[in-house]
Amino acid sequence: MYLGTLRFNNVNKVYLGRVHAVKDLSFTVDDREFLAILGPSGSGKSSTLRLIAGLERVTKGEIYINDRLVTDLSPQERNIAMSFENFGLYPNLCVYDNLAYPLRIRKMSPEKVDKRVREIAEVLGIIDQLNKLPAELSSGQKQRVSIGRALVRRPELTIMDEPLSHVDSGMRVHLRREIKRIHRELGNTTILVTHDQLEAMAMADRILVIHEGVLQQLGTPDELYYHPKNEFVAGFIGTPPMNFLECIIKSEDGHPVLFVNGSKIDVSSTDAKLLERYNKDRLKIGIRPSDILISVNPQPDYGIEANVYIMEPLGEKMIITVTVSSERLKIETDPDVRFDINQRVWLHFKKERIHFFDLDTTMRIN
Ligand SMILES: Nc1ncnc2c1ncn2[C@@H]1O[C@H](COP(=O)(O)OP(=O)(O)OP(=O)(O)O)[C@@H](O)[C@H]1O
Repeated sequence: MYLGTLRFNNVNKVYLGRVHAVKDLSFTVDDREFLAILGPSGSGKSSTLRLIAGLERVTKGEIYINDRLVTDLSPQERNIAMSFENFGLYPNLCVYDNLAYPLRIRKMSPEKVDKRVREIAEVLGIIDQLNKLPAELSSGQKQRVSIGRALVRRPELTIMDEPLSHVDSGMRVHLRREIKRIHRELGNTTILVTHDQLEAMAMADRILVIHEGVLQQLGTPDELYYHPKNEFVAGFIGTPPMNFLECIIKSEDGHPVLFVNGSKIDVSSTDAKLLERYNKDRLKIGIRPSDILISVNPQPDYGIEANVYIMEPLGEKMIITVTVSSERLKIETDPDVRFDINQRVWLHFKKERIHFFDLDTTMRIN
């Protein structure tokens, strides 16, 4: 029913001859895939999406949709559907006519229009709403009509720019699931732009992380979370964010040992081999808040001394900020854990969960 692949080949976008918003971007989106483009504000996400849609001209490079070169084609010549966060419905047309509109302007026969509209309304669960005006719908229903209108003409690609950014948080979680379910049901290749890593993680098959116009990593949510390629991705994916600490590598009995502020960090045997191959005497380690264990007593393996700075009970979990010398670290624990402010505690970093980054390049050390 739907078929769509996308390929970017060294695509660049320069605005006004000086703002290099997208730099040598190359990636492929597979048929039926759900890709999220994720990055902070100003990273080039919307520019990338607008290049796909043909709303911006490519400065250099090529874009292919289903192996057809579309770099210089107008938006109308690319079979792409866009869904916007403000729904973009016609307020004076009923749901049926809103859904039928894109087909009627393509001069499709009334019988075929009727068949298509009812099919998509059935899939989206809005078959009972066809006679209503948009104002009579909940925002969830409006979103579904908006998606339905984008998909009714069976586009090669569906693209969405921050579709949920102005929806309240409860509805957002609901709509995330809806969009994901619709994608599963229809199999329409979908590209979603978001600055919200939770949204990207929850919805997408793969995530493309972009920063300052440069692709940082393209991978599954798990790949990004467990094997971030660089410090930027490591710090951007996960809440609270990963902790980073600068370490010194010393040699003990001919073996490399890591120290942070005088405390020794135990590493796994695999990582010990990695450090043996590494020829610098400093690096940065990354450790996620959920990968740090905390104890009130010094005990073997709990080698890092810290002071409790603040406790944040978040209902289902507790976030504890501690200081290790001048550094602050966040630790995620069970909600019933309690410490006093300034209490002395000892930390253990889960060995197999420590990430290593080069201080100069910020790249993961493998
Ligand atoms: N039409 C334009 N003219 C000049 N500069 C632009 C234009 N559009 C975007 N930019 C610049 O290009 C860079 C990338 O912008 P873009 O909108 O693609 O980022 P974004 O990741 O989508 O950001 P946001 O999440 O804030 O929308 C920014 O520096 C922005 O100021």
